Amino acid sequence: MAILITGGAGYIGSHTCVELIQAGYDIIIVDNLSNSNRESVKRIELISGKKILFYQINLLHQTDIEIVFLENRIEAVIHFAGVKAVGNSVKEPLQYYQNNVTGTIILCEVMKKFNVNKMVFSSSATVYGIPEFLPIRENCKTNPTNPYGRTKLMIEEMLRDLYISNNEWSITILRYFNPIGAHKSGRIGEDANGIPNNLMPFITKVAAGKLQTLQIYGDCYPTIDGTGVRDYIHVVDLAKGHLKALEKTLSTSSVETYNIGTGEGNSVFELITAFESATGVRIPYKITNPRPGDIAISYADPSKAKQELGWQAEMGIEEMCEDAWRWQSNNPDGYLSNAAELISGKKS
Ligand SMILES: NC(=O)c1ccc[n+]([C@@H]2O[C@H](COP(=O)([O-])OP(=O)(O)OC[C@H]3O[C@@H](n4cnc5c(N)ncnc54)[C@H](O)[C@@H]3O)[C@@H](O)[C@H]2O)c1
Ligand SMILES: O=c1ccn([C@@H]2O[C@H](COP(=O)(O)OP(=O)(O)O[C@H]3O[C@H](CO)[C@@H](O)[C@H](O)[C@H]3O)[C@@H](O)[C@H]2O)c(=O)[nH]1
Repeated sequence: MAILITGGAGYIGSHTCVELIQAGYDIIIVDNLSNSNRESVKRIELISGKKILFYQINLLHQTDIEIVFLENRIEAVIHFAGVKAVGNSVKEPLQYYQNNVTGTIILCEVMKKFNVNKMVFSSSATVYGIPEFLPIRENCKTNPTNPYGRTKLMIEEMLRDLYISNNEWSITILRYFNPIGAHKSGRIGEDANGIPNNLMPFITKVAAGKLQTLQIYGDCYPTIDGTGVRDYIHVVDLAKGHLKALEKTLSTSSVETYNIGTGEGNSVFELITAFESATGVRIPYKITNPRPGDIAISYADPSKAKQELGWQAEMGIEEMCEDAWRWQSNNPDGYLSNAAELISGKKS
């Protein structure tokens, strides 16, 4: 029996695949490579020493998804596939609803048809919008402020309804805070297309000299130093959270929601300082206007995941910075960098 990973070629999916293989699971990846590269699957194989069954398929194509279920014995699905750029979701809402919501409906239809009823779903802290209280607990009011966040909330509600309709489903919804960092090998990491929207990939590109100056979006928030505060979590800690969530999903029938964060908030300045001290590279920056739609502070109360999943984050922001920088330095052009050399083992 295998675990199907949708979006497994992407940033969080690829790190989770490595952890799953190392824990002894057989995995199958489905990804349409709309925001990833086939090379990332080769790198997962390189790190884990295992050949991976990979299908380049769009979740929106139901008959193609059915073939995957026909050809394999699937025990559970970890569902990462989706589009995720907040700003773009405001410009192209239909693409977001179509890809994320319709894609998930199709996936669930196929799972139902093949009697597979166990799923771990990638949700986001963005479902909370402006937090009702801090640290954010799972019972905090949800009020997403952009179409991307609304797609995540709609999917969460759909999954809860699915469980109500048939209690044999087992669904674990993980609300990620801000994943950064990369695998220690420096072989997989976040491969942002073009100019990154998110803070850490922007910092690493500035450090690498590919972008000149980091723009800090506002320094007048009611925070420790005026810049935005987020709960940054190492992507490998996040990946390990999926292992724990999967164990629970396989052994129970329920629908549960968990925050996956460290419980610590760090400002933009604190992240820059941590990066500079971990890497010795200086990050030139300038303060600009706040980014529309940004909130001042977001950090998790992750105690429910600790109590019920037996999971907690272990790595701090300096380690996250070190690992993000190793990935960027080894792969200046992401997955397009020196692929052949890395695969032949000439470089690590
Ligand atoms: N990175 C974050 O900050 C963050 C935070 C909270 C939640 N999430 C969620 O976690 C999941 C994974 O995020 P990520 O950062 O790894 O993103 P990513 O873009 O790196 O990975 C998503 C993968 O899904 C694939 N995909 C998209 N639409 C598809 C479709 N219709 N059919 C098949 N494959 C498709 C993409 O090609 C990509 O490889 C997403 O659902 C995202 O919304 C991410
Ligand atoms: O170039 C930049 C980019 C970001 N920031 C600031 O850095 C912080 C973090 O921003 P970012 O990395 O873009 O993360 P978020 O805006 O918190 O959003 C991310 O984290 C959410 C919660 O997990 C996800 O839902 C979103 O998809 C994901 O983009 C915020 O205060 C931003 O204002 C800057 O100052 N300059």
